[in-house]
Amino acid sequence: MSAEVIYGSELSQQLKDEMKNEVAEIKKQGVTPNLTVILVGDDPASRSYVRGKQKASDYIGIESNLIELSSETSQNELLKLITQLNNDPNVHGILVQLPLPDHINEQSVIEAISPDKDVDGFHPVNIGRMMTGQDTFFPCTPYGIIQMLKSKNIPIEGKHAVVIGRSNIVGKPVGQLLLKENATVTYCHSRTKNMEQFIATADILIVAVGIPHFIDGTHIKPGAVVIDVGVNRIEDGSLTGDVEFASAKQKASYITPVPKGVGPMTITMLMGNTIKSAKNNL
Ligand SMILES: NC(=O)C1=CN([C@@H]2O[C@H](COP(=O)(O)OP(=O)(O)OC[C@H]3O[C@@H](n4cnc5c(N)ncnc54)[C@H](OP(=O)(O)O)[C@@H]3O)[C@@H](O)[C@H]2O)C=CC1
Ligand SMILES: Nc1nc(=O)c2c([nH]1)NC[C@@H]1CN(c3ccc(C(=O)N[C@@H](CCC(=O)O)C(=O)O)cc3)C=[N+]21
Repeated sequence: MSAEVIYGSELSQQLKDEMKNEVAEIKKQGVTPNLTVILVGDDPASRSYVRGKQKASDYIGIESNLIELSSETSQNELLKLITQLNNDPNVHGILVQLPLPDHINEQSVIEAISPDKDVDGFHPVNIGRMMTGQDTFFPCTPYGIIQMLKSKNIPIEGKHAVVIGRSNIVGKPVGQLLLKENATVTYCHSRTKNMEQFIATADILIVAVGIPHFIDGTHIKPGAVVIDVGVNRIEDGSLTGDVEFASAKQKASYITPVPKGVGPMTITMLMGNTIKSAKNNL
């Protein structure tokens, strides 16, 4: 078997075209959706992601503000800036690019952002809303993954979804969204024993670990859907996922590539959340 490849880049393009029309309508009603991104320090990967967000904003017609701060910025200065943006009625989305320098407590920063402007969906209030089935900003990467599955009419209900990785921004919330779609969810992480047994029974396998080619085709269940979240820059400068694509593709029914897979959908869902926030202000 050779899997069908799910290109997040193509689905993103469709969704961005729809969003472009939606933003034009919102503007007619006198509101310009605004996403303000704060970048602390000069990490090249962060800079590249931020560029992607600006490009998508420009395409859709969302106003994007980039606030660049030196890596020496104190936590208090950052918190003060967030308070100002919370109080600015023209700002609909606030995103603080992670990771932050070591002297800044990430959780304090996330919690300082108003839940109404937390378009990343990282604030505990929004995570709580997601877990209790309320309408909220869903975290962008997990939400994008669900959209990719739905775009191919891949059934989720009753399926065994195995999530490898339990970070707050990817692993944990993707498991929650799959649960909401009635999957039976198993989480694996660095302390999991005999992970192969879980991989072998996964109908949907989500890999979010951050290790190049962490999973290959060996234990993948024939016909499984494989979603590769990893974005790893390797020695030759190219990007690669957490899944060894060629061997996994032989076993899977659907598989996502890296690049052009989950990454573009993350950015597109961020745009969607920003539009949702602007609409709350109409
Ligand atoms: N495409 C996109 O839009 C995005 C991609 N990413 C990418 O996804 C990957 C994961 O990101 P993120 O979740 O933030 O990473 P984290 O480093 O926060 O989390 C990694 C997770 O993988 C688990 N893990 C590490 N080693 C092993 C192992 N040997 N066996 C099993 N589990 C292991 C960790 O377990 P434990 O908890 O036990 O330590 C942890 O839960 C990265 O490559 C990142 O670049 C991230 C965000 C968005
Ligand atoms: N507050 C915050 N929110 C985030 O959503 C957030 C973050 N911090 N910190 C870092 C991670 C990582 N992340 C990615 C977004 C897009 C691509 C993406 O578009 N990738 C392209 C390739 C891009 C390239 O060529 O560099 C692709 O996979 O095709 C990847 C990774 C968002 N994150």
